[in-house]
Amino acid sequence: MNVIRADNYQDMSQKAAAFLIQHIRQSPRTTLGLATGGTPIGTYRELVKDHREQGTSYRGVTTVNLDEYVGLEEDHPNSYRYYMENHLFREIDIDRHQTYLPDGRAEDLAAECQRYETLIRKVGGIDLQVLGIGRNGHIGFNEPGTPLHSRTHVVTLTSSTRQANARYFPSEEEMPTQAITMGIATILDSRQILLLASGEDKAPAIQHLLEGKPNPDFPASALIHHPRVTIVADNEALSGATLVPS
Ligand SMILES: O=P(O)(O)OC[C@H]1O[C@](O)(CO)[C@@H](O)[C@@H]1O
Repeated sequence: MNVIRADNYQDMSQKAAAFLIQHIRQSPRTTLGLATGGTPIGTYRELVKDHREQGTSYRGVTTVNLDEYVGLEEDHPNSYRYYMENHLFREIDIDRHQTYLPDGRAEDLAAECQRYETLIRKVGGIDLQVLGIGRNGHIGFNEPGTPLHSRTHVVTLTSSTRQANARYFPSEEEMPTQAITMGIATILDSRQILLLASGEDKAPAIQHLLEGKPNPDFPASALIHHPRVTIVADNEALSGATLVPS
């Protein structure tokens, strides 16, 4: 795993955006796997700034998101479709028909999971997957105990994840109890992975990840099986880790 150290959240966002921009410029027809949550917001802001100022184009780019809540309409302010529109898609020149998220309103959720897996294959697989990391080591919504071979599936959110994400909802009761997420095997199929982490509360998770020991109770440890992972983390997120470049 390659680790890029950043001074703080702003620096992490700039370094992560620079990594993505270089990739997009080299491969304008790339398929990006995208993440939501608080961590990548600054990175998306930097991509928008670069698009406006330097003209990096997304016309040939396809995106597939990691996850979506079950039961929220696309235009619900807490849906991940809304998040992506708000933080990125409406600010860049991407073709909306090339932006995909799981459909959390599908009547047959199992069929929707299958469809999403097929779709990822149809678009040629994911070239570069952006990931955040939960405090309990979740990636996407793959909670501790998720099998390594899991593909896109429906999850019941753990109380710790619900608590962590309740801040985005008017109340915890309004937060969905389920989500559709790419599985760990789906994520590992990506050709390249860029994991972002910022803040002290992520330090134990990053420390655990960099220890490099497989552990089903810590889903992010699956990344040690992947040959091309880059972590962009700030000093606080790296504060528990030893043997990382300064
Ligand atoms: O970036 P945050 O808000 O700390 O979230 C970390 C992770 O948790 C999730 O939001 C899911 O709970 C992921 O999408 C994200 O990668």
